Parts: sequence; structure tokens; C-alpha cells
Amino acid sequence: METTPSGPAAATPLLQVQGVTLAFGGVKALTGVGFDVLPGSITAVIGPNGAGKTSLFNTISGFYRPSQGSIRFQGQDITRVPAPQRAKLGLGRSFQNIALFRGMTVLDNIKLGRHAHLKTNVLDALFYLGRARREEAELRRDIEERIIDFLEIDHIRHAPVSALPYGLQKRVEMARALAMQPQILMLDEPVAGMNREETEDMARFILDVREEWGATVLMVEHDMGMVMDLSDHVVVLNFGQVIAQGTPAAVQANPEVIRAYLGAGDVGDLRAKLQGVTTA
Ligand SMILES: Nc1ncnc2c1ncn2[C@@H]1O[C@H](COP(=O)(O)OP(=O)(O)OP(=O)(O)O)[C@@H](O)[C@H]1O
Repeated sequence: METTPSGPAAATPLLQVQGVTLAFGGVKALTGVGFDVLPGSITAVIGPNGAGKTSLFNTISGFYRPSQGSIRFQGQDITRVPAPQRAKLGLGRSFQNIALFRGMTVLDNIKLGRHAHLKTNVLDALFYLGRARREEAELRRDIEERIIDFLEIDHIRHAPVSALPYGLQKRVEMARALAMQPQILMLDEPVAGMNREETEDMARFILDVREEWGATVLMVEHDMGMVMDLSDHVVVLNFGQVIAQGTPAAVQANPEVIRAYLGAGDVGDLRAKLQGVTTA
């Protein structure tokens, strides 16, 4: 799916990143980055180490404020909207390094995801249940049950997160992000550190999130095979700039993309993965 509007029938983007520039002191992490995320799409941001992917994600979620450019969500300029408000508007995200409350159970982590949507303060959120209206509590329970069922984590709902294998922890992280009922689910390296089976499970969940939850997915991911298999639109960053974007096929064939990965010494790996995709 191309994000360039081709006529009146072209879908209005859910998220528009326009000319975003971000610097840390003298280091320019992002320079004039722009792309659209269409509703219902799976869009992936890829790029070699240090290309600016995490900085971009943090800028979209509101943890960093760009020095130039804008972020628009559903047509509204949210560049100056603080992170918690963005979450409430419908930008839900997971984190590269699992950010779960490890001593708490799976279910409590999911509840916190939902409360974070309602309240900006975790303590407030923890005490919120006592004040919640009954119907709202029931609605929340329904959503929690749907998520638990969907992600096949019923058997571990009362287990402390710290006792779970890594792949399941990542799934709980996704469950917590889903509990925010996001319109855009932002996944930061959803399969990093996973074995093949865990990766395939997660890929299936990402596809199903779109089908069953109607969520649009924006992910940062290093696993090229998964990105090329799942994505409608791929944005390639290198040294903080978009060097290519388009369908997986267009991006794979782009000489600048191949050069970027060659520079990072990854091209053999890239080719092998791309071959795996095309012969699959
Ligand atoms: N908090 C920070 N302070 C200073 N420089 C930073 C900070 N965060 C990122 N950078 C720099 O910004 C650039 C982009 O980094 P970023 O982490 O966004 O890249 P990345 O593509 O996510 O990398 P990786 O694939 O390794 O996670 C790098 O040069 C990095 O050193």
C-alpha cells in the first residue's frame, strides 16, 4: 500500500510525520523526517543501528519534542501535546526493553495499561478501581478478557511477569499496549531477542491485531524477514533521514537501501533474509 495520495479516493492518513528534526546537543538524530501512516496499514520503520528509529518513536509518542516539523494524528497537530494525552488520543505503544512491572501478575499489568489510558498517574490508576463506576469496570473486564483470550495468555494470567519466558513477557507487553485500545499500536522491536517460533507467533498476533481489533500498526523492527512479510509500507532511515519508503518490494530493490545496509556490514544477512521472503 502506497502512502502517497493518488487522487480523491486516497485514504486520509491516520498519522502524518512532517519534516521532523531532532537533535541531542550537537548530534542530529532526525533530519526532516516525513511519512504517512494510513488507517488499517502495517507500517514499519527500519534502518541500521543508530539510524534514529527509537528517537523517531519517542518523538511520535511525545517523549521528545522536535526542534522542527510536526506530528499530526487524525488531522490534529499533536506536536506539543504531552505523551499521556497522546496515549489517551489513541497512540498506544510498547517498549524495546520490556517495561512491565515484573513483580506484578500478567492481569495486573494489563489493568495498568487500561488505567494509564484513564489516568496519567500510576498511583491514581492503582486506586481508580475503588472509584470506578460499575458499568465502566464491567466494560474494562470485557476488554481485558478479550485481550487475554486473543493473545492466548489465560493460563498465565495470575503468574508474576518475572517468572515468564521472554517471548511471553513480550506478549504481555503487547497486551498492556492493547488495553489502551489504541487506534495506532506502536510496537518497538516486537520480536527482538525472540526465537523463530516466538517470532512467528508474534507475527501472527500483529496481523490479527489489525484484523480483529481494527488497529493500525506502526513498528520499528530489525527482523527484516518479518518486516517484509507483514508490512504494507516500509520507511527506511539512515543517519536520521528517510532514504527510501514504499512497498516492501520497492524498498528491497532500492540501491540506496542496499548501500545503507552494506555500510553497516549487514548486507549478506539482508540478502539471505530477503531471499527467504521471496522464495517463501
Ligand atoms: N538521549 C540521547 N542523547 C544523545 N544522543 C542520543 C540520544 N538518543 C539517541 N541519540 C543519538 O541519536 C542517534 C539515533 O539514535 P537512535 O537510538 O534513535 O537510533 P536507532 O535507529 O533506534 O538505533 P538502534 O537500532 O541501535 O536501536 C544516534 O547517533 C544516537 O547516538
